[in-house]
Amino acid sequence: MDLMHHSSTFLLPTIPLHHRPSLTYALVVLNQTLPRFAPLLWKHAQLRLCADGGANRVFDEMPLLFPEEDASDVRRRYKPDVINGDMDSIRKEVLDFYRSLGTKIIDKSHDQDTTDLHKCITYIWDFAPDANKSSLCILVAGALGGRYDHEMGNLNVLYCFSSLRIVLLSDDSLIYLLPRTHHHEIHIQTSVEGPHCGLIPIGVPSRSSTTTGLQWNLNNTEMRFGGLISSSNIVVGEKVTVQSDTDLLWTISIKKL
Ligand SMILES: Nc1ncnc2c1ncn2[C@@H]1O[C@H](COP(=O)(O)OP(=O)(O)OP(=O)(O)O)[C@@H](O)[C@H]1O
Ligand SMILES: Cc1ncc(C[n+]2csc(CCO)c2C)c(N)n1
Repeated sequence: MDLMHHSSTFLLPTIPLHHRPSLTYALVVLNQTLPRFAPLLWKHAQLRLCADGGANRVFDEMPLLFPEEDASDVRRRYKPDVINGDMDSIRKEVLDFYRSLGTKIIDKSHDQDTTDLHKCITYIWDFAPDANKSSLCILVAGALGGRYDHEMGNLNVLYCFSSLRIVLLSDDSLIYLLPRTHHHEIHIQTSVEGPHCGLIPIGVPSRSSTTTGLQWNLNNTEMRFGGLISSSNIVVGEKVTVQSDTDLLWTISIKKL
């Protein structure tokens, strides 16, 4: 089985030149308080989208992260490439402002069956050239905490696009899917993440999961809701390996400054 490498280098000020794998990032901003490292994610991303009301957050909160600068200068610097969603949360002044700067506006108000995040991921998937899809990584800011139905909808997107690298982020933690189709090697960026972590068998039980690099490793162990799930685990080194018969969610804490 092929090995998949993971590393949260997008949380570092500069991405090491020869790190593996070398990825192209897209950023999706959701309608929740911007994480304090939003400007860093913005810098690393080649494509920046706002999901509907996420545009209000960029408009209102980016200037607060640069209190010494003029708000309209900050807003012009952090101009989304695309705003996509059902447009029931974005304020008119925000829509007009970004439209006048040339942001592409995609009104999907006819679709009330998929979330605004789902619409954004579909857009990125459809527009990424096939050759780039395997090196694409979508960072989602503001995906955790807040309303629980939204949070579950955000997790569901990981399963809807399980062949795509998608990282859900909040100020406190990040989550991504480890597909069962691969063995996984997770390189821990100890300056910015850890040590608290979890491996969660959402969806279906795992009959057998095996890990290295954790304080409480799994050894051909069964995990399921109603039985054991690996919450409150701790990474002990700079490398964690995971193999499982089912898709698992990997989550790790993000360090405060
Ligand atoms: N409280 C929250 N917690 C987690 N994610 C959120 C939250 N609020 C919004 N989001 C995410 O941001 C996206 C855009 O939010 P927005 O408020 O525009 O959605 P919405 O479709 O108007 O939501 P709803 O009508 O259900 O309140 C959502 O699709 C969701 O992914
Ligand atoms: C079974 C079912 N439950 C909820 C919704 C509602 N819904 C899901 S996504 C979405 C768009 C939010 O921007 C809305 C309104 C539905 N359509 N079908």
